Amino acid sequence: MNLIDGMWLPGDHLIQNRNPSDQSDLIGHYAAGTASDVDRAAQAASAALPDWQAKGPLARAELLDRIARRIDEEAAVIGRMLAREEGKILPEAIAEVRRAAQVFRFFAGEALRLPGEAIASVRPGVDVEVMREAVGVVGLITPWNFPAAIPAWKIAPALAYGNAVVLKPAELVPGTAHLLARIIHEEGCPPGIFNLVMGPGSVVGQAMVEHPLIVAISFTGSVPTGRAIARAAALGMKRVQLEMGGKNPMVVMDDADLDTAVAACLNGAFFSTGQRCTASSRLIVQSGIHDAFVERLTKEMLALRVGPALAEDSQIGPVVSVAQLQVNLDYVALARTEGCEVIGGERLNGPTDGFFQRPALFLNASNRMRISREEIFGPCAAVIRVGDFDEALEVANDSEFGLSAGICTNSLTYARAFRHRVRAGMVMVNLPTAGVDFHVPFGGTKGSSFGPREQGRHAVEFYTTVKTAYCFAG
Ligand SMILES: NC(=O)C1=CN([C@@H]2O[C@H](COP(=O)(O)OP(=O)(O)OC[C@H]3O[C@@H](n4cnc5c(N)ncnc54)[C@H](OP(=O)(O)O)[C@@H]3O)[C@@H](O)[C@H]2O)C=CC1
Ligand SMILES: O=C(O)CCC(=O)C(=O)O
Repeated sequence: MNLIDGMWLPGDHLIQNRNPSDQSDLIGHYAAGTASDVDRAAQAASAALPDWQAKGPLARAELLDRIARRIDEEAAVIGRMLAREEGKILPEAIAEVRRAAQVFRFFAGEALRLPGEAIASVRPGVDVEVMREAVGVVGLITPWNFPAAIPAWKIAPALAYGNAVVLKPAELVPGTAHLLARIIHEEGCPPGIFNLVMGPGSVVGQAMVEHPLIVAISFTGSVPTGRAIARAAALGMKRVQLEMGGKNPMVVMDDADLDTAVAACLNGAFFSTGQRCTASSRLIVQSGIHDAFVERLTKEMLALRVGPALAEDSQIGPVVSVAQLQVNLDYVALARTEGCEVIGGERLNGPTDGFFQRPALFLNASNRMRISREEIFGPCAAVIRVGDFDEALEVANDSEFGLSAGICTNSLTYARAFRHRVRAGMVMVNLPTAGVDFHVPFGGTKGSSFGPREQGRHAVEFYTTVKTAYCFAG
């Protein structure tokens, strides 16, 4: 059921939710809404805003705190749902749910720290104050790869700063969003302030982007959809925040600690089945360490246990859908056509009927190849050999994306130079490019992101608008 104006309502039709680890496991049927459901939600949100804003920040902080507590209490149940519908292995799924709780708790605090400034006026007897106010009704369109954390890091700041929300989760993962919505509703979010409208992006998402009462859209997903949303939002003069793809470089210098480099690349490239926009998909390796690095990484990659998300010994779950699996397999074939030596990458028959794929390394890749330029969004990484630091940096920066970038080195000189000169929104030294903290800004440069940063205190930029107040007391 969708949650609109505080009521659980059926949609236009039902969508089957199946487990990518085991297609015989039918998780449930979920409501698919229509443009009129979006309209109803937007109207309810708009009508509920004045009372919500009048309640003040403490009520909002307390609500977010209660939501955080409930998410923590129900982490095992929500994590299991997340693992079942998205395919993340259970420990990662539960960790993601706990991260969602941490995000709500962080923004409970931020609700009480809404910044403002008093500035001296140029006119005697006049006071000037710069205040921040909620934007209004915000539309949140979220992807399937982080079904708990990404909705949380959009919903929590939206509510903290006094906005009303219409959330549209990805069609592949309605179950986690439904559990989050139930908690938000049951913990006392006023009717209309939080609405869940599930259904296809082309219908529900499109209607949100076009709705005149929805004044801001925060989106995470693919580049083509992000660009289409930006165009439509510009027509409606809406505020927009887009988090899209990555082709994140991880540089391994000759002086790197081999254990650290292999661990960072294994995690960054293959954990969560590579389905992270921050995944290390280009491993840029200096010649001196190249062969030893490739040998160790290959050995450890091939030892990763791929299997059902709920199986205790699985380290890598399935690909999220048969369509994404086909995309990945097509890129594996392309890597061969482009001249790479391919290790792994084949479809695996698991113990259940799921979309399992062995992680893949594309050796002897060049940065000009399509496999090094296009986001794959699967457990595949290209290995590009370079001669020195300058070449590594040039290759790292030679991409239309700029989300996350990493370097493994023991040299302070290289680490510092990389931090300053790499063109990315997030830089990691001796750490995987994926797996970020929940309380600091998240986002990229170039084609990866558009609009203000998400997460941490910087979220205030998107979810509030500035009002300058002048006062002359006579
Ligand atoms: N940066 C990231 O974190 C992510 C990147 N991707 C990339 O995108 C590729 C495809 O994944 P996919 O799920 O199709 O990504 P999409 O960009 O299509 O989906 C992301 C969200 O946008 C919605 N959406 C789709 N079409 C529209 C539209 N016209 N207007 C408004 N909203 C819309 C989707 O709804 P619905 O699911 O109902 O279609 C979903 O909620 C992946 O292979 C990967 O490369 C995917 C997920 C996350
Ligand atoms: O790497 C992370 O922790 C977050 C990644 C992410 O947000 C994404 O893939 O969309």
